Amino acid sequence: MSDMIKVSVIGASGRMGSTVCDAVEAATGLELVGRFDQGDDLGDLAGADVVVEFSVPDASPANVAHCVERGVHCVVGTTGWREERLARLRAQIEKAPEGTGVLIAPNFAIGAILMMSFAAQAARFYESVEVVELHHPRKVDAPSGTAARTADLIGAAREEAGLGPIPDATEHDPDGARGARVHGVPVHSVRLRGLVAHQEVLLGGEGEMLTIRHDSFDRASFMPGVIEGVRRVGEHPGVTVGLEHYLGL
Ligand SMILES: NC(=O)C1=CN([C@@H]2O[C@H](COP(=O)(O)OP(=O)(O)OC[C@H]3O[C@@H](n4cnc5c(N)ncnc54)[C@H](O)[C@@H]3O)[C@@H](O)[C@H]2O)C=CC1
Ligand SMILES: O=C(O)C1=N[C@H](C(=O)O)C[C@H](O)C1
Repeated sequence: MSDMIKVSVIGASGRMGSTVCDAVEAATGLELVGRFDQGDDLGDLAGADVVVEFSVPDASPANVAHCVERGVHCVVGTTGWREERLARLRAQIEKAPEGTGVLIAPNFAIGAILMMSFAAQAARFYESVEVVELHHPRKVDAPSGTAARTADLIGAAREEAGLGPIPDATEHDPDGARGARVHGVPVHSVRLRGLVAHQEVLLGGEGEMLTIRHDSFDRASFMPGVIEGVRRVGEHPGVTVGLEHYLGL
């Protein structure tokens, strides 16, 4: 890479994409060279060194594959990257030019990253745990990528600690009031006008409850993490899931 990192944004007309374009333009050492959205020919990605991808879950894998095939590093915020998609991406990156890096980050806000880490740390000490995610009503996917990732981390920590299933006597739930189950953890999705992105992890034991909550009140909360991802992705070949791996957490 030259001194200036050339950056293109895919999903550039969206809520996150447009905020990222402004953040890249304001950042020292970064140059915004391309804005792409639905229907655009990605071509040579406007000569970018790094692409930031914030589109929709169904489009993201093809967009990222386009970057990887050309050896362009990719910082991905789009949701929907569960294990099957990650496995396909890992296979694609093996055939890509050497050194190509992809960062898949379910959440770029530092507080959300810490919330997930604290929840994983706490999980082994509590018999009960549930995740409640709350978002703006224009969000197209549920549960949120952050909630799914949190539940995966909690589920893995519970397994490692030898904890059994979460206690729950519910037998009759015709309307799905107990929420979705991700890695055995109940996850509840709220969509409410006025919200941006929020999550609570509720951990219960005999006579006590620990609540871990994070609130993004503005999309500005994601920008330092995205910019850090752009600056660091070239140092991390292969697929990395979670910005925490770049932050030494
Ligand atoms: N990792 C993180 O920290 C965050 C992740 N997100 C995720 O980012 C994604 C985008 O969120 P928003 O910006 O709120 O959505 P949005 O709906 O405002 O923007 C999505 C954009 O992608 C475009 N798009 C659709 N299909 C496309 C395609 N095939 N190629 C290129 N562009 C395409 C749309 O036209 C739109 O401009 C969602 O999956 C959301 O969950 C959102 C906020 C933070
Ligand atoms: O769509 C959003 O807004 C957000 N999406 C991500 C998710 O699904 O976890 C990150 C953040 O919660 C905002």
